[in-house]
Amino acid sequence: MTSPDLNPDRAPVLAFIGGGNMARSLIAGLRAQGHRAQALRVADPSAAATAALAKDFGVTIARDNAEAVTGADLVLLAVKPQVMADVCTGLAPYLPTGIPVVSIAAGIRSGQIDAWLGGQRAVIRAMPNTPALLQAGATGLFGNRLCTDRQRALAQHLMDAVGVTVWIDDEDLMDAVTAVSGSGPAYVFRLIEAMQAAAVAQGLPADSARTLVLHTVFGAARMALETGEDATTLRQRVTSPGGTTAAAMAAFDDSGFNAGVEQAIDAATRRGAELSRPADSNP
Ligand SMILES: NC(=O)C1=CN([C@@H]2O[C@H](COP(=O)(O)OP(=O)(O)OC[C@H]3O[C@@H](n4cnc5c(N)ncnc54)[C@H](O)[C@@H]3O)[C@@H](O)[C@H]2O)C=CC1
Ligand SMILES: O=C(O)[C@@H]1CCC=N1
Repeated sequence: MTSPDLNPDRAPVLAFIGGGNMARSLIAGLRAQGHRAQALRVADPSAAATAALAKDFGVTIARDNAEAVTGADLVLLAVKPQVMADVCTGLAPYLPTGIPVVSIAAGIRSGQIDAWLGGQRAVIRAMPNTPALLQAGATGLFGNRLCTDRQRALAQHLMDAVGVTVWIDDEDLMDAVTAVSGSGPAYVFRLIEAMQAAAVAQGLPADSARTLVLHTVFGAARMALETGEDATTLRQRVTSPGGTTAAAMAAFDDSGFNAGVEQAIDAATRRGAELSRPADSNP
């Protein structure tokens, strides 16, 4: 990947269209990595959202979307899929060609964004996740054929600031990325909720259950990452023949655990594809 050739004296100006949950996570990560607040602009019709971002991160608040993109080096579309068409058509007259546009919206195709913006646009789809807030995110990236190496490198540089990045060659697979890592933190939180509830049901105090569960999930993820061993080997090492873990694994099998995970990821992938169809994009 070509270096984005960034001028160290001038951080690239990033315009965030939409300042909700995901924009906040990205801004927090970028600020923690030393990205200058003056080079971060946000436009959002919610005064409460922009006031909180200005207070917490010192970012510049634009009066509207058009003002946010004026003079920006990169535009990051962080609005819901359902409003993306209106947002892009409204921005089109104000956006010079040659400015890369990064969309983090689930489902919406690069070709749709390009068309809504008037055509011939360098569009990059990025699918981050909320741990970006702690620079522990995981982002899948896809660039359309109009993206230059430099524009790809700039987008990667930004997302690298908030976690790991993976480029995807086939845009069709971005719905699977969304279903695995974009939505994925929710699956892990759901597991945490279920383990805590089960621990309390067994009689453990809630605060002890929380500590034990959170550190178990954290420790297991660290082991999988840092030992380089595959999850199956690590799981087998915990599972003594005839022991407690084996009993739990048999109960997971009986309850259809793997099939449930597969169905959940399949449902999320299919929902991503639906979100690109306007008639189906309502909640
Ligand atoms: N929440 C998550 O974990 C992830 C979300 N995403 C994607 O990020 C996008 C944003 O999601 P969230 O931040 O969760 O939603 P959110 O609802 O928290 O934020 C969306 C923001 O857009 C603003 N907005 C609405 N209309 C606007 C307009 N015309 N111009 C400018 N801003 C406008 C809203 O006021 C709101 O603050 C979605 O497309 C979603 O698919 C992607 C990865 C993970
Ligand atoms: O639930 C959603 O649609 C968004 C995309 C990935 C995570 N949140």
